[in-house]
Amino acid sequence: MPSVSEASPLPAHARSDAPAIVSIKGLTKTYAGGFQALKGVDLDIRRGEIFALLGPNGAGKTTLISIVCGIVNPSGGQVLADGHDIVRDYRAARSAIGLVPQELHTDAFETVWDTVKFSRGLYGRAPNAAYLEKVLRDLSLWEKRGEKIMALSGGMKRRVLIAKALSHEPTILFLDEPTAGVDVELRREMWAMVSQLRDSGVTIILTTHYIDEAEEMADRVGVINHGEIVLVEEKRALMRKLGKKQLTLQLQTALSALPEALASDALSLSQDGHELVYTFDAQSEETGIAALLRRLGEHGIDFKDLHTSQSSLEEIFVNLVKSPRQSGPEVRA
Ligand SMILES: Nc1ncnc2c1ncn2[C@@H]1O[C@H](COP(=O)(O)OP(=O)(O)OP(=O)(O)O)[C@@H](O)[C@H]1O
Repeated sequence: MPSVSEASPLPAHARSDAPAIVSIKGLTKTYAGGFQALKGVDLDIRRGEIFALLGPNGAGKTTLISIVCGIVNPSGGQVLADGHDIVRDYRAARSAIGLVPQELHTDAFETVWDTVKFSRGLYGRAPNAAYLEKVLRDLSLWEKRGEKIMALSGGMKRRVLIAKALSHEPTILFLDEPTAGVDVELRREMWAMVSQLRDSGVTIILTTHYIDEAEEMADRVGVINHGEIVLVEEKRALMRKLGKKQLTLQLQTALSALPEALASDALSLSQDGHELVYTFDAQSEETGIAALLRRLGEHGIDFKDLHTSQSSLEEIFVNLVKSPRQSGPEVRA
């Protein structure tokens, strides 16, 4: 699993008190036939952040994105994109949004330049060669501008998708599974590119199946399951949880209660009194384990065995999505 990048702190404008750039309230979607794909989703995306939406197959990620992007009609609720209602003020909302789909289906015979120029035209934007040149240069596509798309490598084609999505100068960019099926090197390139885009002021919302991708890139992580948002949290807070380890001591003799002198938030006694569980920060230099063992000795508490365990984001995720109703504690930022 890649290390978590500490290099790019959340930009000031993406703080929790920043106004939402995408505001989703009570969003529902029932498909023809009666299947309820979204069951009252509330979600605010902060201006300038990278938000990763995680969820198992069929959770509702594509439905949610498609509604915000105006591809699928909502059944109920409200979505504002950069202040514009996506139903009543469709055009303005849509022009604030760029969507990078998973696959490039068309334009194989067109040149990079023509296809990007055409995409801009679709939004009724006046031509702006200087802006498109900047987009292509930023994505290292400028040298390829005269080439036909069919002649490009898979990585370059993905860049063209991003260039098309940026062609009309959107402030919000959706990326649907940006690295599905790409090799490790290209994944890293995509991650770097997305971070650069965020740094240039674009708000990024991406869906992914890859938990390490969310760990690496996202400022915040949301988990959707069975059409409901079950967790929204700062990635760093999740990482802090990840850094927590538990030391479990199996006691020689069961305790009826923890001695008062040992009481602390970090130490708990199992219900049957047979185990002591100590939670500590694995990344900290001073775990407190030596002191704990010393103090247990002072109180005559002996143990016969001990083991440590660590929770990972993957575990948190699997626990959240493993059964329809068992979604664990709801954590919302
Ligand atoms: N047009 C449709 N008509 C009926 N049901 C649909 C339609 N589109 C999607 N669904 C159902 O809605 C649910 C959510 O689908 P959605 O594509 O939003 O999930 P997802 O989280 O994007 O999944 P994946 O990760 O597999 O892409 C699924 O059960 C799917 O079968």
